[in-house]
Amino acid sequence: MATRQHYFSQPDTVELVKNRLFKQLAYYCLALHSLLLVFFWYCDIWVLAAVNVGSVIAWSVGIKLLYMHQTPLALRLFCIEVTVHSVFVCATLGMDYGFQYYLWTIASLILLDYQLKLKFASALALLLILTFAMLFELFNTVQNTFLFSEFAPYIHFINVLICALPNIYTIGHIREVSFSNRYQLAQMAAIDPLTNLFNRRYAKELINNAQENSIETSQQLSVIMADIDHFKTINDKYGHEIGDEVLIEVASKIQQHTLHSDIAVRWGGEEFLLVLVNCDLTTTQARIESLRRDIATHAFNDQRLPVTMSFGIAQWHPALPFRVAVKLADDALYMSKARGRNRTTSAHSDAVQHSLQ
Ligand SMILES: Nc1nc2c(ncn2[C@@H]2O[C@H](COP(=O)(O)OP(=O)(O)OP(=O)(O)O)[C@@H](O)[C@H]2O)c(=O)[nH]1
Repeated sequence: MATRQHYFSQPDTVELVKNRLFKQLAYYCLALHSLLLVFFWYCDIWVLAAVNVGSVIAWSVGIKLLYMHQTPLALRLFCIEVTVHSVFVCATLGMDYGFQYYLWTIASLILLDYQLKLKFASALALLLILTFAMLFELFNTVQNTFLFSEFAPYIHFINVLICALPNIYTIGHIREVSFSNRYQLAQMAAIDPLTNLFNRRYAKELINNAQENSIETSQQLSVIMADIDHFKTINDKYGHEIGDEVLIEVASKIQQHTLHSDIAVRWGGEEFLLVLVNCDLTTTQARIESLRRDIATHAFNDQRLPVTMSFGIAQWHPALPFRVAVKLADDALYMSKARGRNRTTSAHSDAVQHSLQ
């Protein structure tokens, strides 16, 4: 329940986009109905002029509701307006002008009213489509006495286009928003927000894949555990915020020194784990030494903060479980710390061989 409340307390991007889209649509409809009002009045079709007065009022009220962020209410008002309007126009002019197609447009837009249960919204949509079908039964024989009846095929064509546009536009936009939401969620599930490195949970999936791939291709893997030296002292001396900035800069250095195929993870507070793919021990040692030196000589936080890191390297034979490789790298890191920090230690090949037995 707590999660639900949290979710709905966030501003919903889809709702905001919907509100913006409906505003654009509403202004366009307001302008169109204002023109039609004048047009039908000029043509002496008083019934339709009066219907358009109602439409202008409905769209104006709807725009006001949209500005008050009452999107569902506005949407329902628009649906009623379009239904009444379509029925009146078809009853007066017949079916040749294509005003009945607006029922299709709102039948799909009503599904965007998230306050309605899906079943109810679907039933309403179906009712609108049934109304569309009924209009043909009821008004197919209405005599077309309209002043500009020769333009009926063109008006029909324009109406079909106008009816299609809101659907294409709205569904296209909502598709984009939901794609970008999905991407953001995937990012949030995979990335540590402070350091921008992979988080531990997601990294395990990547590491599993790398392991399986290495077994198939007989590539070598290295696992490196890295830990900032005396990080507690940095926090205590300069404050937690500076500590966070150090973590960000260290992570950025790690990213500069890793390749696209490598896996760089924020493993714990000030602890990082790297998996170098297709990298033998000598190359791994050279690359990690270069990273260690770069960190030790970097001016952290634009000051000369004394930041160094210790590293433990283990060659990972992919036949070994990952946790064994991590243990070997962790032991090597412990050795680096014990030998005075700011250094790189590789797990002894005997230890690796022993683990393989
Ligand atoms: N600023 C900041 N500090 C953190 C974060 N996560 C963990 N820490 C701190 O990191 C420190 C880790 O300290 P220790 O595990 O004692 O190790 P250390 O001081 O780095 O000493 P050695 O590892 O022995 O060199 C603790 O004080 C934690 O509070 C974080 O996200 N931000």
